[in-house]
Amino acid sequence: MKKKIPQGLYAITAENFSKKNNVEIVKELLDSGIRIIQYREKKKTKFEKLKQCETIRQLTLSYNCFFIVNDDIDIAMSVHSDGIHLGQDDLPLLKARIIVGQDMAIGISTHNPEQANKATINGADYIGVGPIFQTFTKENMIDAVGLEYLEYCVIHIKIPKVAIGGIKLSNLSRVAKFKPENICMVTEIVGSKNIVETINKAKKIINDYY
Ligand SMILES: Cc1ncc(COP(=O)(O)OP(=O)(O)O)c(N)n1
Ligand SMILES: Cc1nc(C(=O)O)sc1CCOP(=O)(O)O
Ligand SMILES: [Mg+2]
Repeated sequence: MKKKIPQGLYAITAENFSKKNNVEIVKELLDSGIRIIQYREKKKTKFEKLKQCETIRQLTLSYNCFFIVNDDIDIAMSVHSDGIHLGQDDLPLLKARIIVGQDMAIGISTHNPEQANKATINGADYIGVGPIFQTFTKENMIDAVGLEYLEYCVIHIKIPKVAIGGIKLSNLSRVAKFKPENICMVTEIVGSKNIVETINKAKKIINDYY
């Protein structure tokens, strides 16, 4: 059966922007009460990613945390993750659904209304909405889409929305105001000296709006 996607802060691994490895980062995220984590890793071999995902899958299960793998459907299936996240240049949603079946959640990155509506019609379980602000975390990223696109999605798109891209503690309330189901901060969390403290600060800001 498909698991319900938890709302709230959505964390993504990014070893390159941290002094810790992905498994250490995930342990801290779990201890901070994060309920949804995506494994995103662009620099490792398939085997290295698989090994980290196997460990992270066990950890997330023991904390009842929703675990999503970015890009690699084969790794997602192998570790029985709860979800797979795909972008506009990854395997198309309808093809991915044939492979992963109905129980695994599929998240789709979107950057404009047309993509958001298409993902919804094709059965995505959630959409990424971004980049809200400028970000340098992802290479060759498109320009920021702004809060206007988030507002469009909140009004018109009925499936869960993950606001992402350039979101920091300093601009978090501007995003939370629109109440998307999830808000993702990558480098602000994994690059911080004290992950627990940063997450607690973020929760305090978000709690005012939900
Ligand atoms: C929640 C969320 N939204 C968007 C993305 C970006 O996915 P994609 O466009 O496939 O880019 P990469 O992450 O693969 O570089 C995401 N990962 N998560
Ligand atoms: C991986 C990714 N995808 C995005 C999108 O808009 O699709 S923005 C992004 C990186 C977000 O990192 P940070 O919080 O450090 O800006
Ligand atoms: Mg991708």
